Amino acid sequence: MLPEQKTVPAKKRRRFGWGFRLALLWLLLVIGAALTADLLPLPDPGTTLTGEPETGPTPGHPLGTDGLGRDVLSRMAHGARVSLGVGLGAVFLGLLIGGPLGLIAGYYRGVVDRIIMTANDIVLAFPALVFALAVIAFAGASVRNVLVVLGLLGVPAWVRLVRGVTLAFAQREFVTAARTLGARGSTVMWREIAPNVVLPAVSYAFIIMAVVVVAEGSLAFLGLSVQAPTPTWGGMINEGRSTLETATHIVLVPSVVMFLTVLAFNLVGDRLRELTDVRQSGLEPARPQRPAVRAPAADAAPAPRREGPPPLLDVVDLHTGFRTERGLVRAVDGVSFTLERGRTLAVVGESGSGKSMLIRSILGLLPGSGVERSGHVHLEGEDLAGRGPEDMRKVLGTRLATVFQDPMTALNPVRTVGTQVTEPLRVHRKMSRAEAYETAERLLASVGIPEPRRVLRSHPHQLSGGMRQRITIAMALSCDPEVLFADEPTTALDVTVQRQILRLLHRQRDERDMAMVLVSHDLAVVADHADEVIVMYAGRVVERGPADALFTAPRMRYTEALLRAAPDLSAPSHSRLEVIEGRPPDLAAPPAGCRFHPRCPFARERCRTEEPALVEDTIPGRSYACWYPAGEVPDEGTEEGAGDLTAEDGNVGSVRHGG
Ligand SMILES: Nc1ncnc2c1ncn2[C@@H]1O[C@H](COP(=O)(O)OP(=O)(O)OP(=O)(O)O)[C@@H](O)[C@H]1O
Repeated sequence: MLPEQKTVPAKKRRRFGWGFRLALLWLLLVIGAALTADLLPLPDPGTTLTGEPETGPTPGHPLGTDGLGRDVLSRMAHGARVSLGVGLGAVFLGLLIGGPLGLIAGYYRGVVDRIIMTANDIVLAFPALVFALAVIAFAGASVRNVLVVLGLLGVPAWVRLVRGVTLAFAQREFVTAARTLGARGSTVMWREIAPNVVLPAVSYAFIIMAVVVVAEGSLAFLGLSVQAPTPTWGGMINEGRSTLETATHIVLVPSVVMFLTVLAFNLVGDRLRELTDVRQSGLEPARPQRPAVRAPAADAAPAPRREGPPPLLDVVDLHTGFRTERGLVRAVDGVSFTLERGRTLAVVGESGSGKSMLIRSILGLLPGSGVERSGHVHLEGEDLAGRGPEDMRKVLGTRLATVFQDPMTALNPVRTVGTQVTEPLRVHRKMSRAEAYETAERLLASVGIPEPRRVLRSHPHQLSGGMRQRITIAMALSCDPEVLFADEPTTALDVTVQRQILRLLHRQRDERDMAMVLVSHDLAVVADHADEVIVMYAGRVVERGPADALFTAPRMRYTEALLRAAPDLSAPSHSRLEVIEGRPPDLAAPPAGCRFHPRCPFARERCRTEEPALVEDTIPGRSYACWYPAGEVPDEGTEEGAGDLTAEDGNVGSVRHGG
């Protein structure tokens, strides 16, 4: 066994309780009886007077006979065929129509979703019984017609279920990962999401079976299902009504069997649903509203003009906002930076400062509706921001690749590692299956996976977190990207594995001469691996510069506070960790002036009213947005002292005062 491979915990094998097992046993019995009704040594269900009419259980007729002397057991077994056959057919028909509609609505959302769901609601509002009566009265009461009617009536429920599951999965990282590898929308929908819909759909199929069995029984009771002499459970209950007082068993037997069957379908369906429940991702789709008009940020750093060859990656004044009921949430607010080959840029900041959204915005991987994005992303001089999804696909996975935070959610749980790793190779590099598997084996070996052939045959859950992250790295590297985006690539991993993964990324960057954008909370990681750093606060860059300078002498008060709040392993044990007081601001209504001022111990009047722009420091490449930067204003400075400085000098940073 592989060193990091996991075994299935014993607990999982005990997760089906007795109720579930008994229910399953009962269903197997009923299905078995329906399938073998002709082979069982039972009297013909239609032959009248095989015994005394209306007898209770006798050795020849274990469940007695009905009013015409027909064997009740035989009629129950044959009746099961109709009930279960109609149920199964209706489930398939409903799923066949409702499944793809739900998948399309949940995946594409927006207008498509609204059209499908409105039509669905209209169909749902139509009285089901009237529809059933009309069709059966018009087309006749046959097994086929009953099946079609019940199947069509189930379509809206299927649409809702499949849409809900698709919505949840469409936000999962493995779907974003597939998109970052350049997969088409329809491919993502069918290959990544549809297999995950299967399990919830199976559990729901059991519940729908229960509903259809009851519905068919009710129609039969009303004389609207399959007609005599074909036995049906509902029909048997109907026939037994007249002899209810003299021969109760004629009604009781089909009623009890139907009750137990419906109960069993529900129990099995519910238990399966619990086991396959979709865990929601943190990213909830924004509620679509009327587009809010956003004024361009007047104080945004102007797009830098450069001479010579264009940088590898050049992000210029990027804005991304979500339209919500509270207003426009400005998750990324005028971010600019450049990055060259062989360099690592770290993006740091508290949770919610916009780091992940910055990456998604650069890659064009934002939720479909309710989003506003502007600005430019140049890759070797070519602007990607204007590209449509089809054109963007050509760059994703080939020139820009991503490694996500949680390798468990970044890999599709129902597909083998081999299919997932070989996919980009087959799609982008047009390799044959055999070639792709050979290359995948080499790739896995290059990211430190022992026994790569065996791992390619495994499913993600069979591997440890570290192994899974190595696999997502291998996938990201498969088409030799020029820029690798790593969004908190070690947060979900054990501390011992974190360093190995970071070293691996660093080595791959050097070997492949890539550029890397590393999002991290961990400032120690950043200090070890980044060449340049941008510090984000409330969607904006508040300081950027070479990692050494930024860590040794931060200028912006927020950077300083972040560094103070980072745990220092060399500090004596029981030392108190410093925290940044207060909370990050609401991005729908950030405070006026410097956005950090409500939490800044050095804030003065000017900080409350005027927003500081990013200004150049004397250290080349470094800039910061702070009226009273560290190293310039005495930290113990009084309000008056600081005020004097403000009044006189304004914010010209250390260009004037020196670093
Ligand atoms: N779909 C959305 N609708 C509305 N607001 C959103 C949406 N997605 C993200 N946001 C907001 O955008 C802001 C930035 O989120 P982002 O995930 O980029 O933060 P982050 O710095 O990466 O945080 P973390 O380190 O916790 O991942 C947050 O305030 C978040 O609430």
